[in-house]
Amino acid sequence: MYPIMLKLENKRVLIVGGGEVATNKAKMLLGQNAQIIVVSPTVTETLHTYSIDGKIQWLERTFEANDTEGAFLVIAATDNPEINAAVRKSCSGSQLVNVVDSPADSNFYNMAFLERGKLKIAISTEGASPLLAKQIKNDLNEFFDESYEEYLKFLLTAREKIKLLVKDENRKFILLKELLHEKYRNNVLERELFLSLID
Ligand SMILES: C[C@@]1(CC(=O)O)C2=NC(=C\c3[nH]c(c(CCC(=O)O)c3CC(=O)O)Cc3[nH]c(c(CC(=O)O)c3CCC(=O)O)/C=C3\N/C(=C\2)[C@@H](CCC(=O)O)[C@]3(C)CC(=O)O)/[C@H]1CCC(=O)O
Ligand SMILES: NC(=O)c1ccc[n+]([C@@H]2O[C@H](COP(=O)([O-])OP(=O)(O)OC[C@H]3O[C@@H](n4cnc5c(N)ncnc54)[C@H](O)[C@@H]3O)[C@@H](O)[C@H]2O)c1
Repeated sequence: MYPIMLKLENKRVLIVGGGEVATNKAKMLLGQNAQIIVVSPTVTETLHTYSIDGKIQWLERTFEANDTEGAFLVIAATDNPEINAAVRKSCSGSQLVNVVDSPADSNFYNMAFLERGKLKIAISTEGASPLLAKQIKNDLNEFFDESYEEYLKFLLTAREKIKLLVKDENRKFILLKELLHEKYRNNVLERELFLSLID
């Protein structure tokens, strides 16, 4: 399987089912500025709160076959394998579909991931052990501390400046590599000095 990053902004994301698994999937999708729609006769307290806060749209009813129309990404997350299969069947071949009780019917898997601003680290075991993926995420969580968020902002600014101002390819590469030195992650003054010296 091939890992990619998806831009979900303004895309319609449909979650069918409103239980624990649907809630976990919705949590992972919040913050992507997607239009999240949950179709389910019942939802957890968390999903209910999300819907009151406008973070998701809750359609309080059972699944209907045309619900998947226009959805960029679909998650079939009911506790009923037949309904989940019906959700899968109603999708066209070009929609992204995840069936929570049937990896074989899914054309993508969700990954455990951690975020430090623009740094994303996603882990997959391709269904061999979701718990191992979770454990590795928790281990990495400690290694990649909060400092990475600001560091990545600096890296982006510095790289943009280098691309714009440094014409010599060799020097460009040396500067981009220099940015990986630990002092730039830990020390704001070093960052400012670096930026001021690019010309
Ligand atoms: C990473 C994560 C993201 C997320 O939730 O989106 C995720 N599962 C997580 C947790 C988790 N899932 C399960 C347990 C209980 C322990 C266990 O069963 O092992 C726990 C542990 C817990 O909840 O703590 C049960 C389970 N999971 C799947 C099935 C169906 C099956 O195997 O047939 C069943 C059995 C249902 C049953 O038997 O009833 C299937 C999938 N789960 C995946 C992703 C995909 C493969 C990921 C990979 O291998 O890397 C895949 C293939 C498809 C998908 O769902 O996208 C998230 C960790 C989030 C985090 O903390 O970061
Ligand atoms: N992929 C994963 O990560 C993962 C992890 C754990 C469990 N699972 C599987 O996920 C499934 C769901 O687990 P859960 O704990 O969320 O179940 P749950 O019982 O908490 O929730 C089921 C939800 O589905 C809704 N539902 C039922 N029929 C529906 C219909 N016709 N239309 C719309 N919604 C409907 C219910 O109202 C309820 O909100 C189980 O089959 C379980 O085996 C998957």
